[in-house]
Amino acid sequence: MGRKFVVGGNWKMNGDKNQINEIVNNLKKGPLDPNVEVVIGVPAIYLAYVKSIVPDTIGVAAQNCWKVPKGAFTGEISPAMIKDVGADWVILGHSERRTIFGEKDDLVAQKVAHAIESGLKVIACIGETLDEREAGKTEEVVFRQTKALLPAIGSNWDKVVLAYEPVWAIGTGKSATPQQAQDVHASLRNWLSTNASADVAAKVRIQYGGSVTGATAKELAACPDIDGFLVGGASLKPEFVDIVNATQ
Ligand SMILES: O=C(CO)COP(=O)(O)O
Repeated sequence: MGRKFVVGGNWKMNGDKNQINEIVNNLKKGPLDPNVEVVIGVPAIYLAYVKSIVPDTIGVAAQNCWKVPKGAFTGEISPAMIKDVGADWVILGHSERRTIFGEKDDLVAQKVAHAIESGLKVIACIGETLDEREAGKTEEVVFRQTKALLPAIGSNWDKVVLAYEPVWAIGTGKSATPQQAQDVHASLRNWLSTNASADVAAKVRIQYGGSVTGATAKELAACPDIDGFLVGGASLKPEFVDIVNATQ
């Protein structure tokens, strides 16, 4: 269907300059499949440093941002600042932001709207908790989270990648099975065809995230509606190259 595979590395609050040098050297060594878009999500304080050492073929993302360009918001960074240091992407709505920092759907939507308006591309994260899955509410939750984003994204779907990250699979070593992930991706795409447009549904890339490793990536990547990964722990390790190359 012509959706370019896109693999993001979400370093979360990990890494120092030494480790970053190692990770970037490993990415440079690759070799990385040139047909895959690669984006690394780095701690804000290292955005400029990473930009200065990483090849331009690799995108750089912030892991969060605020919803206005500037002002009295101690500790926050704006999309304008992210762009100013040369990064093009931001990860928004990650489950750790939602659960630990209490970000609700409407705040995530406001951030997405402002990031897009400021010229950033967005990886927007959605996903259910274990309780929600066990209560049979996976689709309800994923659709609700996505619905909140619709007015924020408007006609800018080409600037957005969705990341389906079931919370129970994040950092647990317990990845969704390819079938579980494929099922949610397919029903989300179907929901988008009704609630956004058939064109959006056909074109939007949906990443899977949650305990993806070099060992599990190939089977997940073979699913028709999985268009890439958002990788946490393994993005700090050499096996990230294998995950990028999972469709080869
Ligand atoms: O949260 C994630 C990526 O955003 C996934 O983390 P892990 O790959 O460590 O499970």
